Amino acid sequence: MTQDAIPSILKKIVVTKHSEVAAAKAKKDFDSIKREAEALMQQGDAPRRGFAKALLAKQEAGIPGIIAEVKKASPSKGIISKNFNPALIAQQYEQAGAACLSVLTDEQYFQGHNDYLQQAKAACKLPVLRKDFMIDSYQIYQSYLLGADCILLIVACLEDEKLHELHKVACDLGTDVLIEVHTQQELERALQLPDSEHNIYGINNRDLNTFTTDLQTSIRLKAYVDNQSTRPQLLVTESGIHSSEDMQLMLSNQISSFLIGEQFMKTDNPGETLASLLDSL
Ligand SMILES: O=P(O)(O)OC[C@@H](O)[C@@H](O)c1c[nH]c2ccccc12
Repeated sequence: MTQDAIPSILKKIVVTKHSEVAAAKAKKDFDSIKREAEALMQQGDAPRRGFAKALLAKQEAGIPGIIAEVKKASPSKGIISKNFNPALIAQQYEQAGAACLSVLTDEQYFQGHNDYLQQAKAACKLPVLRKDFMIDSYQIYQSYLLGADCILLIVACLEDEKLHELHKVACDLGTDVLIEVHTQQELERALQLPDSEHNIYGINNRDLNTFTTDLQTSIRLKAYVDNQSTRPQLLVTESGIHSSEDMQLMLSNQISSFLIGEQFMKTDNPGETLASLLDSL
């Protein structure tokens, strides 16, 4: 993979992340945060809520598994949510039958915050994904200390060696990993990761160069996965899901886990919107 292959917005975000990580390391160095996270894990004081397990339980019960996203804004849409209250939204999502939560913590591009993750997690019993751009193991330890049950690895912004390193650090901490791909080439690289109960494969329907979404991306890559000898247990379709028709299309292609944000967040009551989407199936 060359740097040129990275979509321009992602390239910009990665530059920002490198400077954020450098600033964080200046306050607390790498060895300190690593030691802190590992000590917490060894004490058994911070058990993870099973993110992959929650999705698997829905899948086995034949019910769509929804990862409901807590997102205030995005680079493509600007402000999405006017009354943004992460704790309240988390409770509403839980009540509406979400399997898991995804909380944006990136400040500069998504107007997220680490506090939002902690507020959302404290307000419900659902497992929580830290939705951010991981480029350094430092952020994996940080995510663990924040209480994230799952972290995101975007294959497009990671060289193989880094991808494998971050994956191992997360699995060793007992944190689940959402491995995000958008192309077959990225998927091939992602499938080289060691098999783990922590693995969840996410197919992002959004092209980060153009910001357009195409649900055929999931259908195409799902067909590719089905032709492999070892198939991942969990496959999530991400972005651009707006209607029961969209969900039906995925379900008819044997994709039953969904990551949905904007469609819920743009309404006054995201939980109610989720509940009626599930009802309409
Ligand atoms: O709001 P949508 O179209 O329902 O999409 C949610 C989620 O898939 C999207 O926010 C997302 C997918 N991958 C990401 C990586 C970083 C930030 C955000 C994302």
